[in-house]
Amino acid sequence: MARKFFVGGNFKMNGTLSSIKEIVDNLNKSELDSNRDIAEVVISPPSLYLLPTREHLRKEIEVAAQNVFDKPNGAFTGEISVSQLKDSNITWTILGHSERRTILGESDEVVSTKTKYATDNGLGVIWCCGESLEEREAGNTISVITKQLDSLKSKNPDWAKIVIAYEPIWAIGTGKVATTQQAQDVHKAIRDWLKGVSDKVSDETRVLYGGSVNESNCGELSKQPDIDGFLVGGASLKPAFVKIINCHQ
Ligand SMILES: O=C[C@H](O)COP(=O)(O)O
Repeated sequence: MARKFFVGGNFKMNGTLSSIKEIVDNLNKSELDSNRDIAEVVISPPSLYLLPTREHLRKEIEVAAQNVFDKPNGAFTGEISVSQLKDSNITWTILGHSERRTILGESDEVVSTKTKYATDNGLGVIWCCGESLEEREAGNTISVITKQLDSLKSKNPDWAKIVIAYEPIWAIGTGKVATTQQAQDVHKAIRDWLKGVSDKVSDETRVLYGGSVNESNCGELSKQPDIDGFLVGGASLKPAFVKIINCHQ
């Protein structure tokens, strides 16, 4: 089946009120189109800017948090709840990004628990996985990703609310994009793993590629049968993000 192309922009801890307003203004006036179909687009500014982004951004583009907690409102200093996001019309969150796994120490268990809570409570999740350079060089890419996926499956989340982002850690922010074949091979392995959940989940779940995607490399990557879009970091802060949104054939 045809899966709708999906492009996420992860601003990470970048931007100011004025620079994010510029990005929003640029997206608002851009023609989001392609030969095939308009992509589903979600941008993810830092939490401080979620609400002004949602208020000023065109309605066809959704807004994502970069993290969410797995408890209802309460005494959890520094966290944001699913209901607070939904109350502000923030309909997505990123979870399991490698920067949160490695720098903030989030384990597979923490990421899976948050994903279960978010999806059960109606939030879409861009769920990230990926291997380090050492893991790739040791030939462990698929086993690392399988372990991350197995942890998620064990929580029985709502797969209809999940988009998977495969992001090799060695390709993030480094300018070293995975080759189209390297990316496609892992995406195919993820698609095959998803068959173990169900054929429907395997057919319908979008699997994005992330890691140094830009307007020059996105076209080739988007032609791969198991690449259903991108999670873009640095390039999502630039006007050329629109070219990535429109790149699929
Ligand atoms: O979430 C986005 C990824 O970490 C990719 O970042 P990048 O496009 O700057 O390499």
